[in-house]
Amino acid sequence: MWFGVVSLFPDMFRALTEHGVSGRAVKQGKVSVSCWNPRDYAYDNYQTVDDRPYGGGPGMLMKIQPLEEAIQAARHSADQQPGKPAKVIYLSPQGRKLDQQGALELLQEDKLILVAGRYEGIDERLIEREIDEEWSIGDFVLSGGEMAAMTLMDTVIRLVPEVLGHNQSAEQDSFMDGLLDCPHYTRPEQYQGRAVPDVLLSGNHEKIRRWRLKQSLGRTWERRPDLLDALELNNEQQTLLTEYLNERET
Ligand SMILES: NC(=O)c1ccc(NCc2cccc(O)c2)nc1
Repeated sequence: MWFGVVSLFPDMFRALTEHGVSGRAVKQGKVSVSCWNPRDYAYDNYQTVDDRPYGGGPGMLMKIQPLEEAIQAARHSADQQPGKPAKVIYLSPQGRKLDQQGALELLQEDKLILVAGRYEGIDERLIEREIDEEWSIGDFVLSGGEMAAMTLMDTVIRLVPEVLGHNQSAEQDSFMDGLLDCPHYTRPEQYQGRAVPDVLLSGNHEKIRRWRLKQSLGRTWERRPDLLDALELNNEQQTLLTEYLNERET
């Protein structure tokens, strides 16, 4: 998968390209990340990349011309890559809320260009002209779109086939089945006087699968009932949730 990034702080993306699962995916060539900096397209002596807002008010906006040229340079590079035309995404609190389902949809794209805003954002006419979709990682304001862009990229990259590999497949992730994750345990068996649930030591993989599913259902019911409302539970899930809730009362 090909990612183009438009940002005043391209170095921030090293957090994604030089570390962990995403870093390995880039190193192995399964994912590519290229950056374009609007400052490289600011031709005045001060390399101005911000501009004052019409109508007054606090803060600045990103200057149109350097940003527009950086986006167009990213598009031009994307056009050299095989696959469907790039989808240009702007990260902002005004965008579509990102969730696991949205990440799966974005995974279907061959090329994504992510525009990270700074200051108070960008001119609406540039959004209308250059941006295909606005996305948000949550209802809060960050000082820039870079961390939102990296969040979106990471959640998509880990879904790219063969990035996680079979031993950590993304399907087992919580949210992949619309539920919260079950509790996890590792050595030692007794930790600070607390034991690992016996079922996990039993080696009975069917019992373990059912226990984990029951825990996910129970946790989701307790912590995020809204997620349950969006699900049609099958018979097994309904039975396990009922068991969990009955055990809870004891
Ligand atoms: N929730 C998000 O995805 C998100 C994205 C960006 C961002 N900061 C840059 C910015 C960009 C545009 C308008 C604006 O007000 C702030 N903050 C939060």
